[in-house]
Amino acid sequence: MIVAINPKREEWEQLAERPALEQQNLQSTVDEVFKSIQSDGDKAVLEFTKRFDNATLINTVAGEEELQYADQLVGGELKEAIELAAKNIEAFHTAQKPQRVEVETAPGVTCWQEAKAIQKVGIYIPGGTAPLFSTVLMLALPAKIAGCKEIVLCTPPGPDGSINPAILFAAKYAGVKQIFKVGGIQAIGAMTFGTESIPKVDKIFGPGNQYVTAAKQRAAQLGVAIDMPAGPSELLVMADETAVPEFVVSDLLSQAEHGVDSQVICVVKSEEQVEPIQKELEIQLALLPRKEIAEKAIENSKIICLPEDQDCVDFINEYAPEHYILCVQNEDFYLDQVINAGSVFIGNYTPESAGDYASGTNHTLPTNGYAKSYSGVNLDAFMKKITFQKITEKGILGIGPAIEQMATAEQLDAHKNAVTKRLAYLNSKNLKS
Ligand SMILES: NC(=O)c1ccc[n+]([C@@H]2O[C@H](COP(=O)([O-])OP(=O)(O)OC[C@H]3O[C@@H](n4cnc5c(N)ncnc54)[C@H](O)[C@@H]3O)[C@@H](O)[C@H]2O)c1
Ligand SMILES: N[C@H](CO)Cc1c[nH]c[nH+]1
Ligand SMILES: [Zn+2]
Repeated sequence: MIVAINPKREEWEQLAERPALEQQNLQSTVDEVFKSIQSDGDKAVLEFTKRFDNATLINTVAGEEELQYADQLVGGELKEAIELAAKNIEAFHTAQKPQRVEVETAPGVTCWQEAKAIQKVGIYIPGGTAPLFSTVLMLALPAKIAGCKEIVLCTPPGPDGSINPAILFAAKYAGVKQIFKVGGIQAIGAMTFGTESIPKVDKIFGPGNQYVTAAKQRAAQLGVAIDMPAGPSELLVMADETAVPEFVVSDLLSQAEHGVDSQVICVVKSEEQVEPIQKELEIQLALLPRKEIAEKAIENSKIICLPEDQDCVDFINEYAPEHYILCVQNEDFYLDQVINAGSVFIGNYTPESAGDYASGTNHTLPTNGYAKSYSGVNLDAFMKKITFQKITEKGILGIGPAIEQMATAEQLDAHKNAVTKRLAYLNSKNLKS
């Protein structure tokens, strides 16, 4: 890990940089895949599945037989764990159901707002280096609670053409009916344009590597909504002397093991904290099965020592971490000033992986600094809000003259006429009676 002791503010921007793939290659690959899928549909999807996932498929549909087989392969304890996690995720997301808002803004003018589910949603479940079946729960359960009619799930197949059974089990548990063995850019392209077998959707959700994230951003340019750029996982731990180095390091490694392009940052208050963390890192890293991946991610990672609390807070808001673990004595000082973060975990006993799996919050979160402007996935993301209004005779007599004035000032006579004609009709009717 790079160590920066009391860096100057001018150095912060560089310290907050994330590792990135070379953009030109990334964009040209997205271009190529999208173009082919738009013109050749399933045929192109199968070709790219061969090229990028090394899987030769006849079609991408995961059928009922595979779902049943998966059910037998998943052990009882894992099923129970999935059910526990699902209950907590359901509880937290159900509580987010929006209320209808209704206001009589002026006498006879009633306005209200109702939330309606987005009808067709696509959920991307990462599966390149680890089968993230927890993501199925994080996306399909809120989609169901919101009332989305169609849920299309895409996830990459292994070289033998199969999907991890836990992904299939979680999908069945969450009530997903359309499951496709397609990953990466080709999955996002297929849900953007639609193919003979994979439906086009209104909005695409889900995290993924830099290929998936770049493809989602292209989909957004083509008119399909996306949840947010949720790319390589990252974590910032703010630790003072009260934080247990063993726990801190276990959290850092939990996100470092996601991918070589993940990044973890540890902000400490004193130089004395650095060595115990480095030592503990060596010990824990050596024991990890995904050591090679985590080691690469650790090369992109940093320990930053900032003795002043206000500097720590300002740096963290500048970095805008996807996950932010706060383990300090003066926790309220830090909490009051959280502005940019995807999800915050507080205290020695709140590991980040609780949010990844089972506490109930959503783990699909903005990365790469996008926490400055995007929320993580929540129930709202699966809905859109429609406004309604009903104006009575009294209502239009009341606000009509203001509308006429404003329309005249904007030089839009047809707008004015739509009011003037009604006011004239009502005034003559009222004169007669
Ligand atoms: N931000 C979040 O909320 C969040 C949540 C979970 C996971 N993640 C991140 O998701 C990512 C999962 O990545 P993953 O790779 O394991 O799975 P993935 O499913 O995102 O990507 C795998 C796909 O990438 C494509 N691909 C790989 N190399 C390619 C290349 N050279 N050219 C074109 N396409 C290529 C393949 O089609 C493959 O199917 C990790 O980076 C993890 O950190 C983020
Ligand atoms: N930490 C990931 C979000 O960045 C989510 C995840 C799924 N499984 C394990 N972790
Ligand atoms: Zn994780």
